[in-house]
Amino acid sequence: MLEMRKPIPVSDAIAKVINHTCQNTTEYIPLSESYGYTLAEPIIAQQDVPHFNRSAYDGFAIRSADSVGATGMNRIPFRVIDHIGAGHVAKVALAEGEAVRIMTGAAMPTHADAVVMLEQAVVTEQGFTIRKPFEPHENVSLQGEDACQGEELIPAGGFIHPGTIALLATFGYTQVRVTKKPIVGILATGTELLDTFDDLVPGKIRNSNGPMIAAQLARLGVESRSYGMLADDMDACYETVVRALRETDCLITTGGVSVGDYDYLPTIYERLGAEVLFNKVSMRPGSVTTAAVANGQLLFGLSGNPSACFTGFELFVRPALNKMMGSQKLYLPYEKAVLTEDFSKANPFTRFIRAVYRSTPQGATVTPAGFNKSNAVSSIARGNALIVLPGGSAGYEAGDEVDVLVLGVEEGTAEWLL
Ligand SMILES: Nc1nc2c(c(=O)[nH]1)N[C@H]1C(S)=C(S)[C@@H](COP(=O)(O)OP(=O)(O)OC[C@H]3O[C@@H](n4cnc5c(N)ncnc54)[C@H](O)[C@@H]3O)O[C@H]1N2
Ligand code: MOO
Ligand SMILES: [Mg+2]
Repeated sequence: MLEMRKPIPVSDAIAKVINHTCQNTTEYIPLSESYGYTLAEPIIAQQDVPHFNRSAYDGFAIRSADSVGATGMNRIPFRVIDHIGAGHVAKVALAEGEAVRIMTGAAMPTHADAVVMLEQAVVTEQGFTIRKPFEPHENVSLQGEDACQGEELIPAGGFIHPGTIALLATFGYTQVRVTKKPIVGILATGTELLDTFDDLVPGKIRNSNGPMIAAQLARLGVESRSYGMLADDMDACYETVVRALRETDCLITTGGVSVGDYDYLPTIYERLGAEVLFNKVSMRPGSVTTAAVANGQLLFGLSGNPSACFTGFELFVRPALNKMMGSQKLYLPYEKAVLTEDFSKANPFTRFIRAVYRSTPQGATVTPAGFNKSNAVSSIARGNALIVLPGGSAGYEAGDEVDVLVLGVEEGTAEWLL
């Protein structure tokens, strides 16, 4: 008898996945490999930054007291007694009326407390003259002005981006403690599936979900291992799933999760003794998206339909993997945007529409990306966002403000330059 599935709201389904996801353990990795990980411990300033007073400009280091009273009519002369660039330390201390020619980044000589920029000095035989007094610390970058030793600068859980790497390098971290990343297995099921390089034959299609999921994982900075494609064969699929679970932290399958005669994933979960967290979600596409846990490992049974597969990944797999990786930010960026065309379909379930999101100086707009059924592949390619229309709504009109989840919007505009 056909099993009747009970749909649960999207929010409940996400909560179930998150509650069954644990943060990975931590490890030390080389700084040069740490981009894209999350910090497993806070960054504490190991020293003051900068750790010595230094010149902020190319010029002359002086004692500010010696510049008191300087005017255009009463230029004060200085004698240059040394010349240093960044990386060098002056060998002599300044006495009254003395200066050191100094370059940006060089340590301030003893007793010097201000810098005359080259443009502010008139060079003479013995040195230079100035026409204005200088304040103590003028044109000097002070020890600890950027960060003080012992200060917590970035909390644990922060995403390591290029700026974080600069800070870690500043403090001499050759190794960084990060939360381990998961290795995720991908298995595409379906007797109809051909490889990318195969010629089309009647009734068969090329596997697009497998490569798409690999790229969705790559976008999250997660390593994937492909278990290829399998025909809808119960035993072969079961064996590959068992092997994949041994070799990876989490397994994503596509296809075979609905109620069809060759949809074997439900039986595979049973044979594994897995706890099925849900197998029906009140959403379109992706209503048959399934999540299960076997021996503490998550299995995501994404739909075979490409748009449903894509959406299931972004809604359920993404936050789980982000949590495993120790991130504080699990979800997609959420924005409001103005719909540019009518979307008249009623929405009994929460509807996710592949769409083109544009951020303009006048505000954000969003446009459905064309043919938008569960089995669509072209709109996934055109889209850079998902419009979220709540269940129970009758349809939307151009000009309405809608919720948008933004995906990988990298393109920019030069409009701000004009
Ligand atoms: N009687 C019912 N039929 C269906 C239901 C239902 O509730 N009752 N649900 C429909 C919905 S909604 C969806 S979504 C699909 C889900 O199907 P499965 O997840 O079981 O996936 P398959 O049956 O294997 O394939 C569905 C569709 O997707 C194509 N496909 C599969 N794998 C790939 C791949 N790797 N790359 C590209 N395309 C793929 C496949 O050829 C099918 O056309 O079930 C509905 N049916
Ligand atoms: O699960 Mo299906 O994608 O709702 O169309
Ligand atoms: Mg099916």
